Amino acid sequence: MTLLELDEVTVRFRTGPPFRRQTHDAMRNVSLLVRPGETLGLVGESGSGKTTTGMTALGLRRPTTGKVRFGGVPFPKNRRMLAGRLQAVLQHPQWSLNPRMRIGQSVAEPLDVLGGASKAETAERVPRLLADVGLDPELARRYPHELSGGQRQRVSIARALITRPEFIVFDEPVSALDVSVQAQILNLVRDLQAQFGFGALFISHDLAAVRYVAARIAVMCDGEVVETADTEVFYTHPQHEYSRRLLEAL
Ligand SMILES: Nc1ncnc2c1ncn2[C@@H]1O[C@H](COP(=O)(O)OP(=O)(O)OP(=O)(O)O)[C@@H](O)[C@H]1O
Repeated sequence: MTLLELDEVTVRFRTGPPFRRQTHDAMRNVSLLVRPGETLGLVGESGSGKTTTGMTALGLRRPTTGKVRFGGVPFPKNRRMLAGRLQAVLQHPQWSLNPRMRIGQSVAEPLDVLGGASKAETAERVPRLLADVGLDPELARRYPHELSGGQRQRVSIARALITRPEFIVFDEPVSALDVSVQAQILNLVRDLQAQFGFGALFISHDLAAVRYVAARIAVMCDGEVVETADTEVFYTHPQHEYSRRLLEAL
């Protein structure tokens, strides 16, 4: 059973001025799969294509060639049909939090956009979710700038969880945080996954972070996946020369 599958996906960008048009493959024949409830780690150096892969997995970028399937079926043309079932947590929480919205409103917003939940249901879900991500529900009345970086990232995780998604892309979710806070957020992601059962693609250049949260790891180099392995096998017996170099740098 697969939750999210990339099948031989290539994403080609055109760059440069019209008279000297060049193309660049941010992803080349990338095949990956994430099972329900599982975390796949995606590692690689800057520019290797990780973010493009995350966007493609969310249906925010269309493959130039290849297929993306969610729950075994190709992405629908109208992405709204999947609204709420896929979510993202990004490097900088401020990218997903509106500075003029109170925390409670920000957490509730994806549910409001989706429709279907009553006011009472939302009012009940928001404080419960804030508690689930380790925050005092009282913070619902505050604004993002009144919170620490780690608290803000917890809020973006609550916001991603409110629609009970089956799949979440975490794109460098701890890279902008203090080292002491990073471990707390990684722990939180693990606990929440056990509680909520979402599948995840966890993108990071930090191999120690990925090792902590991912059951399997895919290594990207220059737009291609050069190795996919179970986490422990990867860290003890990396197969590809590039993987060995990444691990040595760690
Ligand atoms: N919209 C775009 N137009 C043109 N080129 C792009 C675009 N987005 C990404 N690229 C190029 O595709 C390649 C992969 O970029 P991507 O952001 O996916 O890598 P990454 O591994 O996530 O890097 P980083 O960790 O620095 O974010 C890079 O060479 C980048 O310059």
